Amino acid sequence: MAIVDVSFDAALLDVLTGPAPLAKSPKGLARRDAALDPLLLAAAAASGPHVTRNHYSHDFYPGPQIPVDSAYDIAKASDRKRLAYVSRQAPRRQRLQGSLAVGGKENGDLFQQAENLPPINKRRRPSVSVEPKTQPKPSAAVDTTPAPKSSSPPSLEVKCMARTRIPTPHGPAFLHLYHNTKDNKEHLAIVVDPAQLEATGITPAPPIRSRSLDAVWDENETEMDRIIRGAYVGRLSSTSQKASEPVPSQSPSPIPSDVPAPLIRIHSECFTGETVGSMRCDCGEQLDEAIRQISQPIALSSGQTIPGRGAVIYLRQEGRGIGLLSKIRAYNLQDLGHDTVTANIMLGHKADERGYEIAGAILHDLGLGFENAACSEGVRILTNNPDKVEALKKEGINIVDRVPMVPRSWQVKEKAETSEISAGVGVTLIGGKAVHGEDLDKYIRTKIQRMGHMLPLWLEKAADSTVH
Ligand SMILES: Nc1nc2c(ncn2[C@@H]2O[C@H](COP(=O)(O)OP(=O)(O)OP(=O)(O)O)[C@@H](O)[C@H]2O)c(=O)[nH]1
Repeated sequence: MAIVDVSFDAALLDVLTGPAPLAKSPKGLARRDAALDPLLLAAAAASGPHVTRNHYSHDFYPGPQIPVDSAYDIAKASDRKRLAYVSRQAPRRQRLQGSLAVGGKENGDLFQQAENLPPINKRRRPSVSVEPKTQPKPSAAVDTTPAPKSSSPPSLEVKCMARTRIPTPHGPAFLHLYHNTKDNKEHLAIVVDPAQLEATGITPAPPIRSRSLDAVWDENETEMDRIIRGAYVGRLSSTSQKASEPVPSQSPSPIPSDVPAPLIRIHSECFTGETVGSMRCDCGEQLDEAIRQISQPIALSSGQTIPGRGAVIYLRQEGRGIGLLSKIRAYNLQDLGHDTVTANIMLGHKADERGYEIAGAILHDLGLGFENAACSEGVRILTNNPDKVEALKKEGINIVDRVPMVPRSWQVKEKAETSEISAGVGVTLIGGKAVHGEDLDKYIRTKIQRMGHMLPLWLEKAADSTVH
């Protein structure tokens, strides 16, 4: 006799008869952003455990909780624990990488087969409310079995997959694209080291190079393969095509004492500030300003001037790690009168959810900030954020100095050159000028007053000259 799992059926019924998503498209069709598609569920349930050629490992598992910020949750329909349809397979991209890599060498060493289930580390987020909420009790029919835990994550490794020259308004840079074993995001490093473009060494400082990019990935790799992925030296052209050699990990070259430590910035992605040119925050300006400052030529005490050198590590941690969707909602809460910290908390997030392990690993790969790496220098870091400095120290980065990021509008105000402040098109974007606005001032003020950013508050400084 077949054994019927009543709790499973009840949960499935709940899902199938749950409220429809709130929002409708202009054509009147229901949005398809609910995490469960009733048709898919019904079909899958009818056919029993899934065994198909391409999806042999898919089945129902108690998956991660559907995020509270889905349309489904906004309806406040239910407290019950729902089942999510979760694949036990690694993403297709990773499976393809595994089978395409020659002898598994290209990616196999760094990218083990992913744990099949996404980590169950999301706590249930409260709905937006200023009032404290009581925790809902699970109903009797709810499946409270914890989702299978993935085994402990592999130690973090990064690999630079490709590098290319990017001309910027501040001078040339090299864009490095990284993969890593911690998340599925493509983090970036914008390395400023124009001396590398010259055929002959014009600087006593060692070049900033990625160890994983310059490494030999496969003995069958041709020189052209290496060049195309960016493992070349000098400036690439139709007549200059020289593949790089692997960077020796030992015997760092001595660096003259008058060469300052490279300037770095750890920058978090901000679609609104960097792409749309939003004046709600200073992110676009900060990215531009960082590349500008790092690119400034350096005058040595010997009288020699060398090109600027350093890097911006660009982390895909949109909205201080809460993601663009939540950040957009946070902006609406800010329009309702809350500041950026309170808005995050009202949405069930922390003020800042970022991590810096990947940044540490990328800096290590570039030989920046590690005593025993080939380039055994410390780094100077461009930031006002004390948490960022501490987090990087914990990752083993040798920070020898902190350089503050003073908003351009404040620098200009200080010089009383208000005519330089502009609210024109594109001012917050790369190559832009100083920009000023009410939202922007409020944002920067909150970072200083509520997040401890190490910057004298310009507006107070004007009123009270004793503030430093
Ligand atoms: N949650 C949230 N994130 C925001 C908001 N405005 C900008 N961000 C994000 O904040 C991140 C940048 O962090 P900031 O706090 O501005 O600065 P920081 O990087 O911590 O500090 P600095 O190194 O001094 O610039 C980017 O990921 C932005 O997308 C906001 O109102 N709410």
